[in-house]
Amino acid sequence: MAWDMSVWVHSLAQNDNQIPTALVEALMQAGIRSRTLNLEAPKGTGVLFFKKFTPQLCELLSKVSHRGQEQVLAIAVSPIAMADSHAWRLLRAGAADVFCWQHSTEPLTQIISRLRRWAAVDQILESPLVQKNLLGRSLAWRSVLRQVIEAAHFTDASVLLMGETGTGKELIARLIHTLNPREKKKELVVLDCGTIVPELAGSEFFGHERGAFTGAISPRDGAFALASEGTLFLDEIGELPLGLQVQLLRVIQERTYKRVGGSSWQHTDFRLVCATNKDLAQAVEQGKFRSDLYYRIAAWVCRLPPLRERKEDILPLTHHFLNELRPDKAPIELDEPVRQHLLRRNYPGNIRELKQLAVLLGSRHVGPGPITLGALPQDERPTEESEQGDWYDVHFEQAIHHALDLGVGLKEISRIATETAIRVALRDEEGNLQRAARKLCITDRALQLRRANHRLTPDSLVSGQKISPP
Ligand SMILES: Nc1ncnc2c1ncn2[C@@H]1O[C@H](COP(=O)(O)OP(=O)(O)OP(=O)(O)O)[C@@H](O)[C@H]1O
Repeated sequence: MAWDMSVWVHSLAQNDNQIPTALVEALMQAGIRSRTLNLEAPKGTGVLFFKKFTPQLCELLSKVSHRGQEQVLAIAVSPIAMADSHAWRLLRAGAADVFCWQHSTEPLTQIISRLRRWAAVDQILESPLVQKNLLGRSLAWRSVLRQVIEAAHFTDASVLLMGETGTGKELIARLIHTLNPREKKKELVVLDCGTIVPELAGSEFFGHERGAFTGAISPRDGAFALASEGTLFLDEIGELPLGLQVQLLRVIQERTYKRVGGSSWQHTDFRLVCATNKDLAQAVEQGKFRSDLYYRIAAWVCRLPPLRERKEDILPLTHHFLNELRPDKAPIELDEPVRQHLLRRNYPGNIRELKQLAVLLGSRHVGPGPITLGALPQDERPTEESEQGDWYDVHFEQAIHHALDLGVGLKEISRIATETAIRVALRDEEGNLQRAARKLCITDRALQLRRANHRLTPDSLVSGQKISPP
């Protein structure tokens, strides 16, 4: 593979360098460069050897893997087997994989195969196909792209894309089709389950024979036939009525179907990609979505992050959309207040909404110089009251609602909001107290005191916190 691969190797077992040295040699023989880990600014894929599980190991893993967004292999070199619970904690802290050196028959080959697969995925990730169409350098986005690439290119499994509206599910479905290595691949067929007219659903999926119903003047292929040897993308799968879910399940299992009005079995063979902005697992619990179908379509589940979880992509995406409008002209810049506004505002419609706003800004902007606040439409401009709270969004309100329903009082809500803000700031600043304090607009000392009181660490999970009613 013409891919310059480099990984860091770090060992916490300082007095015992035999195994890391053996790995470095094996990597060299495999054509993989190794380097030492830069603890101040860790970056890229790596292998971390450790002797014993400790909470500090979790903190280190969280840091060097950027909370699981860089690929880090954690390998125990102790003769004592690692407890399952510890292995799970290491995975939760960000390890991409965990195993014991002693328990593996061929540890070096095992490590090198993993690193090779990860490098092959990263090679596709950095290719123009991905970089030109699916913009975003944030770790959250890159991590989801890696999952998608692995599922698309190295398996033929059905993929379920979950994500809010406008997060790029259709774009990803197209990428999965393009990356599918099937030979003689045919079309990508898109069917929006949310807009299918119930009376025509059978024909849309299965096709029909001539005279099958009034208006069926000639035979017609349905989605299953058109997608054969290609990809079937079922958008808004959560909207599929229960009756159609049964029929779809049959086709997915048997790969055969009959046209409406037909009597012979037709064979089909497609790769299935489904998308939804609903919580399908919850729909299964509520009996609104068949569990057998869910497990068939969700062999790989990829959750696309909303824009609020990848804020660092907002400005690059805006520039991309602005410049897409005028490819032959000099790039348009954004004035600082406009940049700040774009970073602070909410995007319930995610990237689609950002794209529309960028197009509007581009079309309202005249003359040379950067885009200034005047280009923002009237309803974008914050009022005096809203200015303080323009970070506020519907999820925050829902969480408060939930707490109040549970009988949690204002004091407890305020305490948790404060602790959450501190944890998030510490996590975002990778445990750097000064930077986190600056972000929180408090002194370093005040942050130290609060941290000591609440024993807060950057990787104690914010979302895992339970609110206890009084
Ligand atoms: N990473 C990205 N880079 C560039 N453009 C993007 C990216 N993600 C999404 N877009 C653009 O945002 C818009 C919405 O994307 P898409 O239709 O794929 O979202 P979706 O999740 O399928 O939305 P919905 O659930 O509403 O159907 C499209 O114009 C798409 O080109």
